[in-house]
This record gives sequence, C-alpha cells and structure tokens, in this order.
Amino acid sequence: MKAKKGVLLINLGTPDSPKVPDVRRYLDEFLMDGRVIDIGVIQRNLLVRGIIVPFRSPKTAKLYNEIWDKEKGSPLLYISEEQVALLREELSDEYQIELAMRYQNPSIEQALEKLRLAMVDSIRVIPLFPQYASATTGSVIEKVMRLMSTWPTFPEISFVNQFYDNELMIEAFADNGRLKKPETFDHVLFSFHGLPIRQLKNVDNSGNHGCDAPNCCAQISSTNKFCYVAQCHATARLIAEKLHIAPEKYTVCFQSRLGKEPWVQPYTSDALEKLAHEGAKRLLVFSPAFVADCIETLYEITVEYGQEFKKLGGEHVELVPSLNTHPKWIEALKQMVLGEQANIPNMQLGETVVNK
Ligand SMILES: C=CC1=C(C)c2cc3[nH]c(cc4nc(cc5[nH]c(cc1n2)c(C)c5CCC(=O)O)C(CCC(=O)O)=C4C)c(C)c3C=C
Ligand SMILES: [Fe+2]
Ligand SMILES: [Fe+2]
Repeated sequence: MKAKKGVLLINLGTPDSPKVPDVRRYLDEFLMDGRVIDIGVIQRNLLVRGIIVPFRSPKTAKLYNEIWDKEKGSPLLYISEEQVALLREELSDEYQIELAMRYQNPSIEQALEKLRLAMVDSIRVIPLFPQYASATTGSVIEKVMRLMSTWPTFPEISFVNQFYDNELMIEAFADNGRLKKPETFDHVLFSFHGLPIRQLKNVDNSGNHGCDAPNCCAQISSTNKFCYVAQCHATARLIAEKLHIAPEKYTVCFQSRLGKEPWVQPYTSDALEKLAHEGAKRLLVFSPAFVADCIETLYEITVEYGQEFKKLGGEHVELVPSLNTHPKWIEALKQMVLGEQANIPNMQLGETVVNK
C-alpha cells in the first residue's frame, strides 16, 4: 500500500458541552496555556484558577447554551468537521486528513497518534488562524512540536504559520460580504479578536514593538510582518478593496478583551459608541480572525454588540457569516495542503513583502 501524506487541521477548541463543568475544564486548559495568559506560572495559577475560571465558567456556559445546536453541538466544532469532510472530497486517498482542537476535543494527541499509526510520510499542520499570534498559531505549533518530540522517527513536518492575505480566503470573505450589500449600511466594521498589547512586544527582534507608534502597523513591512495587528489591517484592507469599500467607510477594531490590562485598540465597543454618536444606524460587521462561526461571532457580535448598539441609538448590527463551508475557502485549504498558497502579486504592502 502506498504511504500516505498526513494533514492536521487545528482550530482553537470549545467545551465538550455547554454544561458548567465542561466549560470549566475548557477554560482551565485554555487559560492555563502560558502563551495565552503569558505571566509567571504561580501568578497564572492564582489568576486563572482562583478568579477567572470560577467566576467566568457559569457565565460562559450560559452563552454557549445560547449558540449550541441541539443536534450538532458547538458551531466551532461541527463547522470545522464539515470543512474537513469537504476537504477530504477535494483530495485523493493519498492524504489522511485529521481535525484537532488546541484545547479539549478532538485532541491533538489523538490526531497525531492516528497519523503516527498510519506511518504517514509527511505531516502538514494547518492552524486555522489567518493572522499569526503567539496565543493561537504559536501555541498550536509549540504543542505539536512538544507532542512529537519523543517520536523515534519523524516524517517530514511542515507548518502553515499564517494566511492573512490568501487570495481565495479574501475572495470568500468578500463573497459573503457582497451578499449583504455593504453599500446599504452606514459603516462597515472589521472586528478581529483582540490581544493584550504586551503580546505584540516580541513580534520583531527588538522586543519592544508594541504597535504604539501612530500608524505603526497600517502596512506590512519587513519588521512587522509577524505582527497580528499589521496582519489584521492587511486582511481588512484586502477585503475592503475587493468590495470597493472606501477607507473612511470602514473601521478595524478588536473585540473579546479579557482582564484589565490594555489590549489592542480600538475596542469594538468603543467603535460602536463613536459610530452611534456620529448618527450611524446600520452596521455591517466582518470578523475575519475566524474561519468558522463561533461564540465570538454568533453571540458577542450578533447578540451583545447588537443590543449595545441599539442602546446607543443605533438600529441594527448585521454579521457577515464566516468562511464556514464556502467553496473558495475549501479550495484555499486544498492549496495550503498542497503547499501552493495563493498570494496576491500586486499587493500595496509597505517596503517588503516576504512572509511566505
Ligand atoms: C482568532 C484568534 C484568537 C485569538 C488571537 C484569541 C486570543 C485570546 N482569547 C482569549 C480568551 C478567550 N477566547 C475565547 C473564545 C475564543 N477565542 C477564539 C480565537 C482567538 N482567541 C475562538 C475561535 C473562540 C471561540 C471558541 C468557541 O467555542 O466558539 C474564550 C471563551 C469564551 C469566553 O469565555 O468568552 C476566552 C476566555 C485570550 C485571553 C486571548 C489572548 C491572550
Ligand atoms: Fe479567544
Ligand atoms: Fe504591530
């Protein structure tokens, strides 16, 4: 029998059920990751296990209850499974494609064990985060390397570390946005998952990047090419260009802040407030840090921000669905498996564009 090529798609993770003990276990594993809460282990234990997890779990469980599908379960997981099923249809039997979650199930351990037992010739790991962050892609890569470090023999291993400018992915987001008729909205938000500013310090070799200079990361350059914020701006710019949304008609902002320290700004809540004060009534929101709809899009944007905006005098917040099972996204995944990332040849990007 011909040896297979292994493919491992990894998304963030979700609880096994919306019940409090399962949510507690998920949040504990997630927030005890030193790349997510990047403080000393003793402090992290006190903060996460003493404060965040006990107080947050019951609240987060209620939110998961709201978005949980009775038959299919957590959207993040069942959509990821649908993506894998479609990708399998696109690739020959030569490929063994597995899905894993960085936290909880299906675990990376189980998926790697399947690939090891199949004695695959190679493993291509694709963390499902378009923009690189140490807390997400970095954590996935570290975990895979740690788990594989004891294997007696290694297949060829490769990682996709970022795909924020993948042409097919941008087109898929633009297609989903176009269906919502962006021109009928007062303003468009590109709301990305936030990050503590401190986590951006090490994106270059200086150790003090921090994204604090004005327009620091408005363009990709040779020094900020691994900066999450710079990559978020680039993704938003590319989608906006595809849809002919003028720069003054859209705002890049960051959601889901946790804790008191400063996270990347502007916060989505502040952007909503500003736009409501300026008289905006209808907002269209893209959330291109995610490749599948999840609690952050289905609850935080649709429900929470929708209610917040109405209280501020606005009328409606409309979410652009995530990539989910869009055929161009499945094609983008296929290209990433084959190692043929679709780059945009004539992007307007700063001095240098060499991150692929
Ligand atoms: C897209 C990339 C993501 C980044 C960057 C990220 C950073 C980050 N997240 C937290 C804390 C939480 N995130 C939560 C949910 C969640 N986060 C992502 C992705 C990124 N996180 C996804 C896809 C999801 C949804 C999972 C799902 O099941 O639908 C949660 C749990 C929900 C809640 O309690 O609010 C927390 C907590 C931190 C601290 C962080 C960076 C340091
Ligand atoms: Fe998160
Ligand atoms: Fe930056």
